[in-house]
Amino acid sequence: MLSASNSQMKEFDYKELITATDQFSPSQLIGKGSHGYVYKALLDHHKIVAIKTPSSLPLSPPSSSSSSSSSSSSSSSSKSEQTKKLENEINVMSSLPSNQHVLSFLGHAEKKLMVVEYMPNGSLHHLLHVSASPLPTWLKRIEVALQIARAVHFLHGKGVIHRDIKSENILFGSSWEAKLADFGLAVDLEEGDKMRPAPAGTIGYLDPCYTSPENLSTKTDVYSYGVVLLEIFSCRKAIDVSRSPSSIVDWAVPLIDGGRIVEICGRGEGGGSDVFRGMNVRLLRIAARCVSGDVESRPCLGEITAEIVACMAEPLKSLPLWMSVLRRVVRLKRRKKRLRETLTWPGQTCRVW
Ligand SMILES: Nc1ncnc2c1ncn2[C@@H]1O[C@H](COP(=O)(O)OP(=O)(O)OP(=O)(O)O)[C@@H](O)[C@H]1O
Repeated sequence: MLSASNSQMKEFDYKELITATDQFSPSQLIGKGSHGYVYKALLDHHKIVAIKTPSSLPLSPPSSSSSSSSSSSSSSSSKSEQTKKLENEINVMSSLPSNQHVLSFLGHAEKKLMVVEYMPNGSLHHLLHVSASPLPTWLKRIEVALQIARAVHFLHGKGVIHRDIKSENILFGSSWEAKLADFGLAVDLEEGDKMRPAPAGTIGYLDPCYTSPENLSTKTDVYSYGVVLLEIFSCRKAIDVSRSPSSIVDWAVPLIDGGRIVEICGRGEGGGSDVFRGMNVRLLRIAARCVSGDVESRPCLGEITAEIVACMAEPLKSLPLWMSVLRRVVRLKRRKKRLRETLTWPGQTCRVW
């Protein structure tokens, strides 16, 4: 069970955060989700942070009467879904110890505003599907897959199920390190006394076997993680209605089963390259197991993490081959140079191919 263990967490003054976002100025708005807005803010004149608010945001601190009445059963039942989601996010994040692959929680103001680290390089979804800049290298993409696998492994170790793993919730920091964000739907599985919530998540990433509250397990996240893996490999969206089949899972799994890896990874450094082929086959097989309809056969995050680490070492195995090619090229160049020196004398040039 989670305990209040985030030692870096701070309770902020509501007014201070309003000032830091320039009264929630539209110019400071950096993201909109279905449940709230995210603003860029400057704290103490030097620290850039992100502040998440429900969309039904009060521009002044909630009055003491309203905050005391919010604990009464009648008003808590009338709380908007957005406020509840943010409150849940604050509760879960404030209870988790910090982890390098999870967005850092910095604090909150009256559980109505949440302060987290600012991620300046956008989301994985933007990078794969929106951005005009070139795609990250193959190895960088695998590294992102590993970082997120580690984040989810960490959460599962703490008894937390994220329930909303998707490329939009994977954000990049200043050094392009990937972190898992958006804990609005997260559930602490070990809180036995609490009723489990109704199934929720994002279409395209939501485990089709998660049909009732009791079905929730770590394998629910494994399914969504598998969809993200397929997305990373193919650069195809989880759901793309302009294609048939529209679901990435329905499209990719038969191709993986049929060994048609190039059709998923493309011909570039992905599927076409000998160096990466063995690694891709293994990783795509893992992705296919993650999205399996047989929940029991899905791997756990520990196994996934270990497999990705092993796969990343795979290209190194073919290094001796590369080295010998390199050595031959160097030897050839030297021989050419010697030949040139033998065939030329001062003032004359000779071309040697
Ligand atoms: N810490 C951050 N730094 C920079 N941008 C962020 C940060 N947190 C969120 N964003 C941006 O704001 C968007 C919305 O944030 P978030 O996903 O947390 O909201 P949400 O309402 O919970 O979303 P959802 O629709 O998935 O429920 C993100 O997709 C991202 O682009």
